[in-house]
Amino acid sequence: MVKVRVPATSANIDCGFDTLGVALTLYATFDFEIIESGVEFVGFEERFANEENLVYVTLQTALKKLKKTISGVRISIQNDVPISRGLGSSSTCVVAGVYGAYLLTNTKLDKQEIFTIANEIEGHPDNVSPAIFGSLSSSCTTDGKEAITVKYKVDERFNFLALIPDFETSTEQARKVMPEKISLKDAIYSLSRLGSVIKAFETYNLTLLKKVMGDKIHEPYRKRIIHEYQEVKKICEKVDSKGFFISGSGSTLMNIVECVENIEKIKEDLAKLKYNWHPVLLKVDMEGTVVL
Ligand SMILES: Nc1ncnc2c1ncn2[C@@H]1O[C@H](COP(=O)(O)OP(=O)(O)O)[C@@H](O)[C@H]1O
Ligand SMILES: N[C@@H](CCOP(=O)(O)O)C(=O)O
Repeated sequence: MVKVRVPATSANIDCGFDTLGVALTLYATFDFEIIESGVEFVGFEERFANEENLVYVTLQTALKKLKKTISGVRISIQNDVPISRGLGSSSTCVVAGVYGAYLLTNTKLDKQEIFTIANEIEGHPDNVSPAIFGSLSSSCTTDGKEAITVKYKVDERFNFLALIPDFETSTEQARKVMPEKISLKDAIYSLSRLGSVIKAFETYNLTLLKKVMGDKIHEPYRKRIIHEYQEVKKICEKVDSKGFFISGSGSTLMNIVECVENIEKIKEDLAKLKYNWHPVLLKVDMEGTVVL
């Protein structure tokens, strides 16, 4: 049996749409075991315990790319990453599926190769990169279809307070609410903040972070489909907020808090809202995917 642990991720980080992503200390762990034939699922929600399962589909795709076969497989999951909440649950499945193919066939692990395959399957690199390599990264796919990622340090004092509601937002839907075209002015608004946001995360410069956070590429459209976005933002800003953004494509909202003592107050105020916002304090994960 082989086992991998993959971290949750928060993609975009405001101005870095489809580009930036950070790995967080919340995990999904997957076991892969060869069986005589077919596929078995253990620990998955019933709706995902079938041959369309993203881990299984990815495993098959990766096996084809590696030109390897297996007789059958039992896939087990222990999952703490909420599904369709903008914390990269689909990436945990994609990354695990690719790792599963490598490990079950004794193929030498190569994180860059795994990243390339996972990026092709997921379609955008901002979640799969931090899920594989850990920490904060900026990624792109070149014109020649090469997946490139660069990793940055995140000061470990950062407190990522994930505010997770009881409703799902699928990434597919959240991409559909965005316009086909954006203005040059809006593109500049986001692009011009990118370098400063990265520097603020590297250096724990909360004052800089607070000043430069902002986006006009995806957030203005997506906040409309996240119930109580404005109410949650207002509560955070009243109590403690050095940065507030939609995690991935939502529905989770991410609040950077300076003092953990303030979390209780935020929790109390969120309890007055309708959508059962559940605050979870996360730190940056430095390792990315690990084979256990
Ligand atoms: N633990 C899981 N088990 C099976 N499938 C999963 C799991 N987590 C995510 N998925 C797949 O990924 C989809 C959610 O992806 P997406 O909408 O991008 O949400 P997220 O923001 O959490 O990545 C699910 O509908 C399912 O197909
Ligand atoms: N850049 C993507 C990121 C989606 O992240 P997820 O965690 O919501 O799957 C997007 O914003 O569409």
